[in-house]
Amino acid sequence: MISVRGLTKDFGPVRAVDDLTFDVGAGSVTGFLGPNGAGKSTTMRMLLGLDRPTAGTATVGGRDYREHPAPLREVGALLDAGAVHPGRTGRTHLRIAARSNGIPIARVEEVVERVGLGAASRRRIAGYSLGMRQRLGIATALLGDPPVLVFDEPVNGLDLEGVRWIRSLFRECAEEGRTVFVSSHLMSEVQLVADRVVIIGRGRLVADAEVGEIVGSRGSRVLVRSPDVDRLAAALAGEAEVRRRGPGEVEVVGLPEARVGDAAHAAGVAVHHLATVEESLEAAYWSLTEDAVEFRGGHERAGEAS
Ligand SMILES: Nc1ncnc2c1ncn2[C@@H]1O[C@H](COP(=O)(O)OP(=O)(O)OP(=O)(O)O)[C@@H](O)[C@H]1O
Repeated sequence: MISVRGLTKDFGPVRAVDDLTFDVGAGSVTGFLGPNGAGKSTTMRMLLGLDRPTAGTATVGGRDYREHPAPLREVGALLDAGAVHPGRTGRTHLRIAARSNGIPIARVEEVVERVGLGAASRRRIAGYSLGMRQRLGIATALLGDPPVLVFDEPVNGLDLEGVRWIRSLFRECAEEGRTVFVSSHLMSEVQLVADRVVIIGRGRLVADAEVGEIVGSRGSRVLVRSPDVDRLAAALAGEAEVRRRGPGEVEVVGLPEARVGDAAHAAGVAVHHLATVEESLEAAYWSLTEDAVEFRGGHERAGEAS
C-alpha cells in the first residue's frame, strides 16, 4: 500500500506539491490525475526516493522506498521510459536489473512474454519505438513480481492495441491483489481503467474517491426534449431543479429518468427525447476544480486534517 502524508515539495519559490495526504490501496487501479504541471511526477519521484520531500512522507508498505533492501521486489515503477542504456538489448537491460535485485534470471523470459516484447527483446534499445520502450519499462517494473506498481503516464506513445493491452494488464495486476497507481492527464483514459482516482491541481488535493462517486457527485441529470417544456417544468416544480438548455430542451436535476417520464405522462406533456446524461470524469473534474472544494468519498480517515 502507498501512503502519502502532508507531502510537500518546493523547487526554490515554486511549490510543486502542497501538503498532499492520501492512500492508495491494494487490489485496485488508482488513477492519479491532474493537468500538466500539477505535481504528479514530483509526487511519484518522492514516492520512489528520487526527490526528497520538503515536508511530509511518502511510503510504500510502511517504509521509505530507500529503506527497502531489494526495491524491485517491493515497487515496480515506470517513470521515464527513455531512461535506459540505448546500446543494450532489452533482454540485457532486464538481466542486469534482475541480477542487481537478486531476482532469478529465468524471470526475464516470463516478463518479456507478459509484455509482448518477444523477438524485439534481442534487439538494441536504440532501435525501439516509444511504445516498445514503454513495454520494456513495464517489463522492468514487473520483474521483481512486486505488490506495488507505479506508472507515470504509461499510455504515452502506445498505439491503440498497446493502450488496450495496458488497460487489461492494469486490471490483471489489480485482480492479482497488487496496488496499481497510474498517473495521467487524460481523464477519459483513466475513467476506462481506474476504480479510484486521486486528483490534484496546483500541487493540492482536489479529490480522492471512487470514480463512480466523483462522476455521480453532481447528482443524476435527465435531458428532456419536449414541445411543451414550460408545462413540464411546472409539473416538476418543487420536486426537481429544471434547467433550460435551449428551445424545447431542459435538464432535470435530482430525479431518475423514470420519475421524469411519469411526471410528463401524468401532466399530459408530449416527450420526444428523455435520457439520463452520462457524466464524464472530465466534466466532473472541471466542476470540482471550478468549485475549488475538496471532495472526498468513501474512505474518510478519522482525525485527519483536510
Ligand atoms: N526539478 C525541478 N526544478 C524546478 N521546478 C520543477 C522541477 N520539477 C518540477 N518542477 C515544477 O514543479 C511543478 C510540478 O511539475 P510536475 O512535473 O511534477 O507536474 P506533472 O503533474 O507531472 O505534470 P506533467 O503532466 O506535465 O508531467 C511544475 O511547475 C514544474 O515546473
